[in-house]
Amino acid sequence: MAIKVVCAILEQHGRILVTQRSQHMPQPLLWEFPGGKVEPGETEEESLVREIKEEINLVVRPITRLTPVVHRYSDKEIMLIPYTCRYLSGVVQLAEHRSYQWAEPSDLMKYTWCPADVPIVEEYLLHSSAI
Ligand SMILES: Nc1nc2c([nH]c(=O)n2[C@H]2C[C@H](O)[C@@H](COP(=O)(O)OP(=O)(O)OP(=O)(O)O)O2)c(=O)[nH]1
Repeated sequence: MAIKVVCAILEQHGRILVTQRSQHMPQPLLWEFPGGKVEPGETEEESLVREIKEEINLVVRPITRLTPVVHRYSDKEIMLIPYTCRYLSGVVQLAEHRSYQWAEPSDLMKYTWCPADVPIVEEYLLHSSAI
């Protein structure tokens, strides 16, 4: 069964937070939206709030659930569940990632994404340009 992973599309002042996985993580050096696995007993929103606090030290509020993507990597299958999120408080401090950037929407397609993220970036761009 697919492992559920939630990720945050965090918007602030028209930019989106993107994080680069470290050399020592699965999918090394690829870009992703911060997040992580949903633990037993947690709602998706609870895991997302917890992961974002643990990984980048921000407090966020999940707003809209976009379309989940099921992707098979060589060793596992994940269901990546994206939420747009609003920034509430905190200053970015990376616990695990190699780097981060606040990206312009028009630059999002330039990153080397984890493969599971590509349809999510595409949907997000469609959704945001429709506003
Ligand atoms: N957080 C996050 N993970 C993603 C994204 N896209 C994507 O393919 N992934 C993958 C990478 C990991 O294999 C898995 C997320 O699990 P995780 O971030 O907790 O990874 P982990 O270091 O605990 O991995 P593991 O060795 O325990 O499997 O999902 C994304 O946008 N955000």
